[in-house]
Amino acid sequence: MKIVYGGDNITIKRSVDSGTEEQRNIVKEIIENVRVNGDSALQEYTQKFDRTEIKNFFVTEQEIEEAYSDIEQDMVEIIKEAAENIRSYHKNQLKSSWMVTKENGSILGQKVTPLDSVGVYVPGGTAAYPSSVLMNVMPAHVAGVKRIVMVSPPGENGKIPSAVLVAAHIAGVKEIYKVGGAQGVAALAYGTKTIAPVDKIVGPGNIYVALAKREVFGDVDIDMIAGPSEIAILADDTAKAKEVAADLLSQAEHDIRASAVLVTTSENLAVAVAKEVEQQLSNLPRKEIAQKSIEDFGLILVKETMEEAVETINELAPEHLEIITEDAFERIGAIRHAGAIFVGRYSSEPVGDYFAGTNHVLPTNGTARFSSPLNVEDFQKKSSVIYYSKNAFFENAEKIAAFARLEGLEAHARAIESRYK
Ligand SMILES: NC(=O)c1ccc[n+]([C@@H]2O[C@H](COP(=O)([O-])OP(=O)(O)OC[C@H]3O[C@@H](n4cnc5c(N)ncnc54)[C@H](O)[C@@H]3O)[C@@H](O)[C@H]2O)c1
Ligand SMILES: N[C@H](CO)Cc1c[nH]c[nH+]1
Ligand SMILES: [Zn+2]
Repeated sequence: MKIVYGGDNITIKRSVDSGTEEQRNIVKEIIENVRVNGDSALQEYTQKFDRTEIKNFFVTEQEIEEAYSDIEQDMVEIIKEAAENIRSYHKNQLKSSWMVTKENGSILGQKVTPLDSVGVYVPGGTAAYPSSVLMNVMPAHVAGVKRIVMVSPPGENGKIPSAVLVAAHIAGVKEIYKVGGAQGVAALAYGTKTIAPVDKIVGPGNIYVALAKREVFGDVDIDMIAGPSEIAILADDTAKAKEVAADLLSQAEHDIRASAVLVTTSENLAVAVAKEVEQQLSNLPRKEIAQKSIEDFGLILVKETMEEAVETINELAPEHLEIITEDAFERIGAIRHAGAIFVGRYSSEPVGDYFAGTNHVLPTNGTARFSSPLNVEDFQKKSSVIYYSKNAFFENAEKIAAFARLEGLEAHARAIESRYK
């Protein structure tokens, strides 16, 4: 792993998820074909990309039962416990409607309404992500969304992986379809004979999924375009090299474009972590992916002071930040940009990926500068409520009419004046 000393204004090589022109064209063609030909287009693409023939996309109860028989009971219990942790954490985010009565009798408020329907994309091309099912579905439930639809690509055996189906059942999803990629996103956005359209599409996926979400945005809402995973670790010489290296690799194994960065004030730690990463890489099952990610997007930055190190973290605005320093809690205040902040030695990143209850769908590619983890508010919308009493109206009518005329909008002014002129 490359060690850089000082490294002022270092920028991490990241590619923006806008795909190639060819990929963008393919996605546009897929969406158009699904809009025109519905289910038969879904069948065509599932045959082509997932190499399986699907006659009925809907996942039946019998398929769910079969999935349970594939999964150890202990694992079912672990998934249930994780789901409960996620529910319990997200309940704290629930916003309710409010109204305020002013002295002049006007009442102003905000009505919070859950979205009617949400589509959850669960990736399935190269790995199964039951944890992502929970992370996307549980906040939607907490928000009160009535119709939650899940889509995920089938494997060559024509099935969605059992662990994903079990997680979906535990999370209470009633509508699951065996379709993925851009065609799955198009079906959710525009509907087919089998799949009724939804209002919002959430969930991570590969470049085809990301481009399709970008393409349908506006006709439906989307959560975000999640890029490859990122981890940054802020550490001093109290951190253990073996643990820091293991945590860096935990995200590197996701994707060849995942990034893993250590920012430290300790030269000894930097050298030891570089060695550890090499050693630990040698026997990782997903070695090829992790190695490429470390080679292209891995970095160890040695800084003179902790303040400089913190500033570098803020420039990176990482998806995940671990703080492993003597005074970890005291450092939180200076962190302005990070999707999730893991504090102290025992808050290893996978604690959040699977179990703590916080959401693992987080802003990537520096977007933590302006956006937040997936949360309950992503599944709610707000309407303003305005009641003007007679008193309030007459107190302000002339001011409102004058403001309207300032904008040259005579009809607005007259609407107000029609009450008294
Ligand atoms: N940020 C998060 O929280 C999070 C969580 C889990 C996974 N992920 C990421 O999601 C991604 C999942 O990607 P994946 O590929 O494994 O699964 P995926 O389900 O996103 O994509 C598979 C689908 O892509 C489509 N596809 C494949 N090749 C195509 C081509 N040449 N043309 C058109 N369509 C094509 C197919 O329809 C296929 O079903 C990974 O990058 C992973 O790191 C992110
Ligand atoms: N770390 C990923 C988000 O960047 C989420 C995930 C799913 N499974 C394991 N990890
Ligand atoms: Zn992860």
